[in-house]
Amino acid sequence: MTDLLVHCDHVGRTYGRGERAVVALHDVTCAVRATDRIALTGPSGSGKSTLLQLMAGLDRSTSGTVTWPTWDGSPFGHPERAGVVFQEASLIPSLSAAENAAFPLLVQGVAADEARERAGDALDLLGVGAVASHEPDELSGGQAQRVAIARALATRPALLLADEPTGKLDSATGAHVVDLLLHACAEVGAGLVVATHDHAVARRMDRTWAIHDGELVTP
Ligand SMILES: Nc1ncnc2c1ncn2[C@@H]1O[C@H](COP(=O)(O)OP(=O)(O)OP(=O)(O)O)[C@@H](O)[C@H]1O
Repeated sequence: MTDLLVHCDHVGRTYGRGERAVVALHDVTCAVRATDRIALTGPSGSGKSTLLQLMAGLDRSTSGTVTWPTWDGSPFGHPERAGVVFQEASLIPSLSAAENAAFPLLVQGVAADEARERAGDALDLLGVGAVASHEPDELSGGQAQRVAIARALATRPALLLADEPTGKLDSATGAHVVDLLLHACAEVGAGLVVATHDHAVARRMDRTWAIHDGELVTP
């Protein structure tokens, strides 16, 4: 199907070998489409981050296959295809919000003027255009996370993968960030998968995948 962004087919991921081997994912089959808004829930250590990293192309499965049918092979070499947001905003401290948001574009080779414009648009979309010149230590936690989301969306990814994006925020700020995340993904036409422990966040998505001991219970 043309709108299939990523397909995991009987995917497993084992860390380490022998007696120290940890089976983080086992026989996971699932697919994400451009219109999907998926919550990935499960206890700590159940494999949520591992699955997101495989979907992002940041890690490779040890069994089964992860494919990106509408892309040319995989997200490797196609950084605009998958954007990732983590629990920590992880902004570069010496750069302003605008420079942080533009940074991946510059790495991709986008011209400075265009990078600045696209970063500015993304910051506006996330409601943090007014703090574009601020450095990370001048931002609140919610603002910093919105800048991190803007940085991911400035690359115009087809798929946004967010790992506990509200984990460090109070519930009101977290709810606001989720509102903006959903709005921004709709605006740029990106699919969304959010790993979360927060039921309030999960309820905002269209459906939930529960993962337990590395197995997807409800794909
Ligand atoms: N680099 C690694 N080396 C060894 N084991 C790892 C590594 N990364 C994760 N694991 C293990 O794989 C399992 C799944 O971890 P993962 O981080 O995917 O879980 P999670 O559901 O995202 O947890 P949390 O909610 O706490 O972030 C855990 O047992 C973890 O200890």
